Formats: sequence, structure tokens, C-alpha cells
Amino acid sequence: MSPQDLAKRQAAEAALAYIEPGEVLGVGTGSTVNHFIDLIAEKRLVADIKGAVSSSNASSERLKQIGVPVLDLNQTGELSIYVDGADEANPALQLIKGGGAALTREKIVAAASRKFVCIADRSKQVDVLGKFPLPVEVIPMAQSYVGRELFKLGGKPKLRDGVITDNGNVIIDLHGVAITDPLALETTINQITGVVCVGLFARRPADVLIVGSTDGIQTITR
Ligand SMILES: O=C(CO)[C@H](O)[C@H](O)COP(=O)(O)O
Repeated sequence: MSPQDLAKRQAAEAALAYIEPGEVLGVGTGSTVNHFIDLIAEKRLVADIKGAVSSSNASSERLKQIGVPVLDLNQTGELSIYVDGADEANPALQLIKGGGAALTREKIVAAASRKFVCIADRSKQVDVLGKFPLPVEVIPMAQSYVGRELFKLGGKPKLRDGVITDNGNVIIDLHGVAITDPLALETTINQITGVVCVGLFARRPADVLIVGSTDGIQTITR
């Protein structure tokens, strides 16, 4: 396992402590979350979990494989805990997410959860968000229009080739914007017609960030 992968696994393992027995768990998407799901099985915690609401078809499949029932958010009500990774996190625990194209469902599950526990390796920590291209999920017929509107914001929008989201939409990645005011940019992009969701989690930041590294675990609480 690479040092980065080991750091992701350490963060994922620390997040197991946030699981509330008998509760429905929100589960995100990505390689760090895959460690989290695998660890639930390895540490024999499956029976503690009533079920999970998942942010992607990929995570749903992985959860089912270890025997965790995948539930419909419309049937569960508010979730106590949501565990997910991130592409970038700033000191206010605002995030860029969507590297795995699951941003819309991730934002929905995060919004419907009382506590968002973000798990990441240290490479994801930044002072200013925006080195990682900002993912925007877009209705396919609006992709050219939205691309032109995103260009006006000063960055370089690029269609993510060959990617269709679980919701049947496309992803435009906005490159080269240093995000000094995440709340304002989230609002601006949300208001572009044809945008389904922007992978900027400023209005709904993480509540806890668990960072794994070769030096160990760091937990930051908002
Ligand atoms: O937002 C995401 C998927 O849409 C992931 O949380 C993000 O891309 C981090 O992925 P990884 O854990 O593989 O580094």
C-alpha cells in the first residue's frame, strides 16, 4: 500500500469511532471511503449498522457486498453521521468534492446529515481552495451555455471526457480559479441555469476533518 493510501486508510479507521450503533449511516464515494467500507467489514461492525444511505452506485454496490442494507434517503429522515472524502479542504473545513463525479448526491446526503465527518490524507489540506479543478454537474443540453458562463468567472472550464454521472448528467471542471470567497462562488455557480450542483461545500462544510498522514491522525473540529 502506498503511503498516501495508508494515510487514507488511517483516516477511514479513525472515522469508525463516529458510527452510532443502530443508526442509519451516510456513506460517500471514493478511495478513502472504500477503505472505510472495507474496514466496517474487517472490524465486524456490519451488525452495528441499521443501513446506509449512499452517495453513488459504486458505494452502494460495495456496501451491499459487505452486507450493509442500502436505504432510500426519502425513507430514513435525517441521518446522524455522514462519512465522506474530499479533494480539498481549507481551514474552515470548506471543501471541494466531486473528483469521483458523485458531488450532487454527496451534497444531498451531507445536507440531510447532522454531522459530516470528512476523511482525507494530508495532501488534501490547502489554505485556499481551487488548485483542484472545481467540478460542476450540468444538464447535458446546457453544457455549452454553462461552459461560457463559467469562463466569465475567470477560469478555464473543461468537459470531463466520457463521464456521465449517476444522475445522467455531465461534469465540467473549472480550472485555475483561486477560491478566496467560497460562499460567494458557490452561490454564483448555483445560479447558472443548467447547473445541477457545484462541488464547492462552503454552505455545508464538514463538521469534523480527520487527516491521515505518516505522522499519524489529526482531527480538526469546526
Ligand atoms: O468527492 C468525491 C467523489 O465525488 C471524493 O470524496 C473525492 O474525490 C476524494 O476521493 P478519494 O477519497 O479517492 O481521494
